[in-house]
Amino acid sequence: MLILASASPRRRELLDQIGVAWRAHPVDVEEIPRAGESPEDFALRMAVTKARAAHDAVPGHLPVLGADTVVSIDGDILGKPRDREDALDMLGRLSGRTHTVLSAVALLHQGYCHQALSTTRVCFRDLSPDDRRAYWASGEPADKAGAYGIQGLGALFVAHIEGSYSGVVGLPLFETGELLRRCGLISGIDNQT
Ligand SMILES: Cc1cn([C@H]2C[C@H](O)[C@@H](COP(=O)(O)OP(=O)(O)OP(=O)(O)O)O2)c(=O)[nH]c1=O
Repeated sequence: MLILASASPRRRELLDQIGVAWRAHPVDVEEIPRAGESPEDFALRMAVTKARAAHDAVPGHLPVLGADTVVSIDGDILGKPRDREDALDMLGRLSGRTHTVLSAVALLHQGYCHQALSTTRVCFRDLSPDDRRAYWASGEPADKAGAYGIQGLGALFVAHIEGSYSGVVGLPLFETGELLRRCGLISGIDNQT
């Protein structure tokens, strides 16, 4: 059993997929990049901050897992869209181009903070203004980094990816499994925390 410092239904489903038992403790942290902070450093810092916040809030000695996913293009960080205009603008930037999705994981266990980062290149087809407006109207982009979900209708925009599908969805399962294995919390596929 571990504490999942997350409100994301995707992260819960992904942990279920690898048979890891979890108890959710969502935390509210300020997700603002520092001046000059790289997308990689920002995603890792957020994953660690979420894990620490849940650790501080939950008594006991269970391991705590935090994660963060950001989209990066031209060196800029795209988090969740603020509103419709922001989402349409993000989708416009991603249209017909390849961007990077960074998914960071932090595992607090026995006083140590173990971290991992997954980097995935995602290639989008061209999106017309009508595509973008209709996609926003579907409701899917609102709570997702880069204003799309590869696991939903957003799949229709993704020509190919190079990297981790689960990382794009929000929790890179290979990297997460390696952290859990290194801490002795799972062993192979016959796992259970
Ligand atoms: C790119 C992409 C992101 N996302 C989601 C994953 C994350 O939930 C979200 C990025 O926001 P995050 O800040 O990483 O996570 P969150 O606020 O949803 O959840 P919590 O902080 O409580 O753990 O975008 C998808 O679901 N599909 C995608 O294809």
